[in-house]
Amino acid sequence: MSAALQGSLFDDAEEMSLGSLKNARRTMLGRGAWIDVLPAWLAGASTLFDLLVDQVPWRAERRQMYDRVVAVPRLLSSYREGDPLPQPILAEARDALSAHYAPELGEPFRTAGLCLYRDGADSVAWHGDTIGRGSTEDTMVAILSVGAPRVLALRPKGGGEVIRRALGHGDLIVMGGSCQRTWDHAIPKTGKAVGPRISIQFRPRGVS
Ligand SMILES: O=C(O)CCC(=O)C(=O)O
Ligand SMILES: [Fe+2]
Repeated sequence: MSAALQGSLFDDAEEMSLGSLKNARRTMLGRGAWIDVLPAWLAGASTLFDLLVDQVPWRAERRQMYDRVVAVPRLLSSYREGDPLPQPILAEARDALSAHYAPELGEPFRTAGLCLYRDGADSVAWHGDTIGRGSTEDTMVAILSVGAPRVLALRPKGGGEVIRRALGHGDLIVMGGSCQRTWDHAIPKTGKAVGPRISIQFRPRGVS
């Protein structure tokens, strides 16, 4: 891209900045689980969305389902501990979350998982992030969303009332306490015409 064109693109781009995490509102879910929600934590979310769509090495995954191999219905990119994040504002976000939640979490957020939901047919099924320590210990998973709003649904493991939060355009949700082992979460498919959404999940070491 020419420097002139790049310059003009960034002149139009809304500047990115993070608000105060003190404004996050906690909801107790029961069974020792909670969520904190902070709408529009990131200003300039569409700028971040545009940069990430272009710059992140998105990968399509396939997985075995019964006797077939099927495409995972979203694109992914993972950043391990120490990997440089694709945009400096994401390191800022991770560090602000680490500082704010340190008294409760007792350790920093270290990894980042990025998901791109291209349209309403992309989704993630009901699950808890229980591959690591989340299956046995209280922990936190913090998710920053940019792009079109999509519903994050939560329900107690084994069934119960479903809680829904629409997340997009710079919104933050933090799932904490026992949430990963006592509740499941999902991004359900939708038949509505929705644009793409990117979610950025920050997790502590050993949680996935
Ligand atoms: O896209 C989201 O906000 C949720 C993603 C998620 O639950 C996961 O990747 O474990
Ligand atoms: Fe998850």
